Amino acid sequence: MSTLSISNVSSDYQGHVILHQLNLTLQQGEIVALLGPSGCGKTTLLKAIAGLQGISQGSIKINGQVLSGEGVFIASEQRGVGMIFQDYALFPHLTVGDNILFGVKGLNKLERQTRLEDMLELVKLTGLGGRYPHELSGGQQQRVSIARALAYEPELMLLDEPFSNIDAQVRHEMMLEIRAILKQRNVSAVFVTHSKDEAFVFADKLALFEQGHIVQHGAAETLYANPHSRYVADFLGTTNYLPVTVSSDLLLESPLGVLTSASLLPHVAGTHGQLLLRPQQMALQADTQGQAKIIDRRFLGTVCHYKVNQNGVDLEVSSPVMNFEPGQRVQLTVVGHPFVVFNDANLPT
Ligand SMILES: Nc1ncnc2c1ncn2[C@@H]1O[C@H](COP(=O)(O)OP(=O)(O)OP(=O)(O)O)[C@@H](O)[C@H]1O
Repeated sequence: MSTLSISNVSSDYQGHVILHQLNLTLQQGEIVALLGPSGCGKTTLLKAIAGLQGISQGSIKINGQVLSGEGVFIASEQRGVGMIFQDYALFPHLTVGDNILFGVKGLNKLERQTRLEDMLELVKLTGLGGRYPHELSGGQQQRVSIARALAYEPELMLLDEPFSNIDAQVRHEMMLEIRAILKQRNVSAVFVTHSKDEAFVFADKLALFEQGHIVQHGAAETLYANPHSRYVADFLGTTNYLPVTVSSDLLLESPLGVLTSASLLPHVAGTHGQLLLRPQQMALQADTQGQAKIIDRRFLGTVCHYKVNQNGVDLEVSSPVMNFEPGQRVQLTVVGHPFVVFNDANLPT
């Protein structure tokens, strides 16, 4: 049985529909990122799961129990859901220990003490239970909020942009730490972010939003390699599009010549479309007779990104070769991979 099941969920503010018939399921221990630009409805869905926002259609269930919908609305505090917010939301006048145990009910003194010590150890704050929030760093405060959310053993953890206030240098490490804690406890989680990089690091699955719709969801690798639309492709990384005509099951005609896909194309011969090419799906070789020309160069540490022109088409290409100079002739090849071609007929005009 899935931990979280969102079926056909719509939600509105004063009759203005924000979420449109969303479907999403989450297995025990899975982490999903709700990903999308500002204002697309991610937080509204998180609030609906938490019971802080009503729904107008569909249902939300945890472990098969209806929380919202079908005539039922379970109060937020009875949902078995832990929440971690961007601003930590710790009580400043309570110690770390009291913050962590705030929502824990039904344990005797000894059990509470044991629970607290377990939590402090889990989030690597052993010995700091007597401190106040202002005596901790931002990262430590965020760990207290995680410990507090985990202390009452939620079925599901909801995280609303929890890393956006954390220094970029420690953010990555912190994301991995929190992910490890959730995985260790086998707690399912829903994580809101507008950053694909955070989503890739933290989540197992992505649900990509566009104006209140989930336009595609699944494993991050699947969305990256097989996006259903240019919106999804563009959101998940740098893209190039090459105008092509499908000439057979495997072959395309393009300004770079005939290209061969590593898997069968679903388009009929004669279809005009746009071939998606990521910067790393092309390779460059020094060649004074090459048809491509380096236009610009950007150093990115482990690779260089080059703007390259061939037959009037500009392409962004990633290369481990660092020393191509603007103006230099090179040979550009498309690295073998299963092609993704967006049909021109389906593109927005
Ligand atoms: N209380 C409210 N009353 C009316 N409209 C609201 C309310 N809260 C949010 N909205 C609207 O609902 C839409 C979705 O907002 P939501 O906060 O879910 O977006 P989001 O994807 O989480 O954005 P962000 O990344 O900026 O937090 C927006 O158009 C927003 O203006």
